[in-house]
Amino acid sequence: MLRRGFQLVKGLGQITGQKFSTGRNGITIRPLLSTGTQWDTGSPFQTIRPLTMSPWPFSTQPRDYSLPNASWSEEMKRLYDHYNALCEVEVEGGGKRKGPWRRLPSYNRTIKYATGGRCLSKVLQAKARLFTRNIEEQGAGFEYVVFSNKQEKRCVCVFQAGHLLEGPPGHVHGGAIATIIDSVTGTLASYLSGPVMTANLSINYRSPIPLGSVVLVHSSLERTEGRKTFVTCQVTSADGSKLHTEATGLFVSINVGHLFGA
Ligand SMILES: CCCCCCCC(=O)SCCNC(=O)CCNC(=O)[C@H](O)C(C)(C)COP(=O)(O)OP(=O)(O)OC[C@H]1O[C@@H](n2cnc3c(N)ncnc32)[C@H](O)[C@@H]1OP(=O)(O)O
Repeated sequence: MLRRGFQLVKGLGQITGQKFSTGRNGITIRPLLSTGTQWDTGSPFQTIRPLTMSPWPFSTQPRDYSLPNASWSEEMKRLYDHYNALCEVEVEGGGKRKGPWRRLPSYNRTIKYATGGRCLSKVLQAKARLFTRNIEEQGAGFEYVVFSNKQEKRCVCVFQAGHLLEGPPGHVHGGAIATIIDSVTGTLASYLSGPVMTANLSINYRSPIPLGSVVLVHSSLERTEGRKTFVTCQVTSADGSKLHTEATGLFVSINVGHLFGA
């Protein structure tokens, strides 16, 4: 088993294509692409599928956290419905086709790990959870959903900040704002460029965000240069009238083996 675990890591380090492969035993892991994960190693705009794994001991379909829940305010639901409606457009003569926008699913792990296999679990840390998805109480932390527009190379996140994200009294902590910005810009960068890591994030806080309010986090591709993907970001009030935060991000493409010391 130990050997298998290391074989998997070696396989991860050698990724150049669409999936992780462990080689001999034929097990494959597809990295998830979502607002809680994002590493799809294929072309930027290919179809995003949930993790597929086979056979045992890998676990099954994970929960998608970007779907509405009881904690979402009316504003949050309204904005969700607005962007969700743009994911499909009516066609002449009835029926619908895919629109310019798509909702990105979001899970609580970057890679859904093996439930069996002590060594593999050690490598991928069984208890690890995505920072933005690790508060179980609905509405207490980061409630968000990201929609991407492939033609325009941008995305928008509808973000409702819960009471556990307090910084200044009644307002959102700057680190929580940085976190959602990193997540949204990172999601866009990886959507466009495959596996990346944040190399630089530069943030200007313009006006405080009230706790419990719903804001929009817009992110657009600025340019790419070799392995570098530059993105911009603005956090605005839901109606767009108030600018809360501005940021720029630099993401550098990596071989996933980078994370495993390969
Ligand atoms: C939903 C979830 C979404 C979450 C998204 C969250 C993403 C994250 O938070 S990632 C975690 C935070 N980031 C990290 O821990 C990254 C730590 N840093 C690293 O691992 C490495 O420095 C890494 C990968 C960024 C770059 O290292 P490496 O692959 O060796 O590239 P390196 O050769 O140094 O640089 C490549 C290019 O980027 C440039 N570059 C690298 N870092 C910077 C920087 N900080 N500022 C400006 N330029 C930089 C280099 O100058 C070089 O440019 P050029 O190609 O023109 O010469």
